[in-house]
Amino acid sequence: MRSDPQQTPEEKRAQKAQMRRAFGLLRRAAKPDRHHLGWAVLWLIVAAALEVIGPLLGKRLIDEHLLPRALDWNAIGMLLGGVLLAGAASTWLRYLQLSRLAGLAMRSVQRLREQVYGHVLRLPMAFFDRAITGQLVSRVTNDTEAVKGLYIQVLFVILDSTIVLVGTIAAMAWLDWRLMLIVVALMPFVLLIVWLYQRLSAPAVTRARQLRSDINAQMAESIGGMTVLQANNAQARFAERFAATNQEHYTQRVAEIRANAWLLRPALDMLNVVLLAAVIYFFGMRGGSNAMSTAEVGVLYAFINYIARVIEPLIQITMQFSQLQQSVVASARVAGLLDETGALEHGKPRHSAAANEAPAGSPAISIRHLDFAYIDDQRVLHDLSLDIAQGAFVGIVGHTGSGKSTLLSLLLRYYPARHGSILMNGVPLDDIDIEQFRNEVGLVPQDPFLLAASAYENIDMARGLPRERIEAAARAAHAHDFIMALEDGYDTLLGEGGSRLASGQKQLIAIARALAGSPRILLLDEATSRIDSQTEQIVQEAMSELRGRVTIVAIAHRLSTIRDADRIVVLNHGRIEETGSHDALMQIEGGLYQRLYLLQQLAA
Ligand SMILES: Nc1ncnc2c1ncn2[C@@H]1O[C@H](COP(=O)(O)OP(=O)(O)OP(=O)(O)O)[C@@H](O)[C@H]1O
Repeated sequence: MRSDPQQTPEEKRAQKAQMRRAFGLLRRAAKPDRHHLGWAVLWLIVAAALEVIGPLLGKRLIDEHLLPRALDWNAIGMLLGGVLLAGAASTWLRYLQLSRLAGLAMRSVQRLREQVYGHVLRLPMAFFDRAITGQLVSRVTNDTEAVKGLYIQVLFVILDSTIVLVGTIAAMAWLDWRLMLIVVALMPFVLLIVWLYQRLSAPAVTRARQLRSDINAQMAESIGGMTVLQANNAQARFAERFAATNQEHYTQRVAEIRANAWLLRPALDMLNVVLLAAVIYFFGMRGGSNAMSTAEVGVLYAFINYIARVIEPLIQITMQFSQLQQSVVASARVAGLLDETGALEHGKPRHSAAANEAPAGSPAISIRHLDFAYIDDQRVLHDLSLDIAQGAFVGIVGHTGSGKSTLLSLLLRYYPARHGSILMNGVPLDDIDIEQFRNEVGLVPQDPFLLAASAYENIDMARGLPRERIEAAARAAHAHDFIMALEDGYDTLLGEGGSRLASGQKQLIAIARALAGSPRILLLDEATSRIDSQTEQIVQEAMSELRGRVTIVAIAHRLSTIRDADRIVVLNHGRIEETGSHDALMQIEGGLYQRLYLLQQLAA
């Protein structure tokens, strides 16, 4: 890997750490295929040896048969056959080993991708607050693909080329070590030429790569915002912008290819010629004015053959370095993501207590002196204490930013509480097995988030629930009738994001999804904010049917939704300002709830 002399010690340390991370990742992902690597190296050495043997046999043919005119056809046939056989066997062996290594690389990347995706699925919600979706997707797809590049470069090119290079130099040294030294002395020029080429082409290569991701980003943005784009008649302007980016990408690619055509190839060919000339000149000098000794013609033949075998692997190795650098960076990014922890909620519960082993008569939810901040020193919830009885229906209201969704996130264990505690059926949340917890708590989010799948799959959410349970949940959510009216009933595909359905219907599917898990606690996050009054009525009916059986905590902007709640909690700047039934809260003259309610009445 290239190291820049202007790098500070910290940068050098960071680069080394990056290398360690990248190669650690490579080693771990390839572990199950370790034995393949050992065999591949062994067979590549055999292949390199066979490749080196060819010119040696050629040398014998010249020295022992052609020059002395000792035309022993049997021996000549054997030697020629040997040359052919060695060449064919070497090519075949290398091909087999390279496909073995390709298989290893592909399987490792497949494992890695699954590992990364699985890891992302288990990361805590706090991670996703910082994460950028596009970058995460790129980590799972592009970066793991770049890791494959690392395997291919390290395993294929560098390993294979190094073995061929070492074998060829050894054969040269065996034939004539002084001549070998001349070839080796000229080798650094190959490195110099490739280094110069990379320096010259690097800006174009980097820019082309940036432009390629711009092209992807523009495409994704346009498709995502197609409705807005077409409504504003912006197609022509977007097409122009895209064409400009595309044109620049083309220009940069051409610049890169030009650097290759004008500098790299001619300079390397020139060096090849210089090497040949140097070897021939040395022969001439050594022989003095006498004719070349017969034994040396064979050596010359073998050397000429070997020169190409030295130059090509050297070019290959050097050319890989910039690519290698990028792959190392990508691999280190993947390794960094895999090191991302903090998934404490997914760790083993401290006591593995089950929520249903709770002390009898304890509240469904008990919040004690709860404090929370997303960012240090910016507290969002202050000393919150609240008991919610089994089977109660509790509404949470408050101004925007008062902390309603945050409270719900803590109840859902998306974030750990900073201070204080939350107990479910008398058991602290951290002590409840996470899977069991998720089974017992259902969520209806503000955005129903539908998959591009059937109605059945959307309610089931990969839990493998029986059909009857799915239908019962849909009935309870008042979604059954409209699902049955779709052309394939529960098997109807709902389109991306449930585009086939109206907002209210999507919300009813989300309610059915939550109910299908038969939760003991149901959390609703403004589940009625995007639906019409008629659907809201349906949701309310569904909720009232659940009353007493399921503990319901509902955040609501539209106060009519929670008017009938057993208790309404009014949050203000992260504190409980008021609590009581609708009627009781309306009695508080100038109270926050009363003001909110009257304001909504006026607006209606
Ligand atoms: N992921 C986050 N990272 C940092 N701060 C956040 C995050 N989510 C919310 N906040 C902040 O926490 C405070 C409470 O937000 P929260 O979403 O809980 O309010 P809310 O009462 O649900 O508001 P709304 O009714 O508008 O949804 C706000 O000041 C908000 O800026």
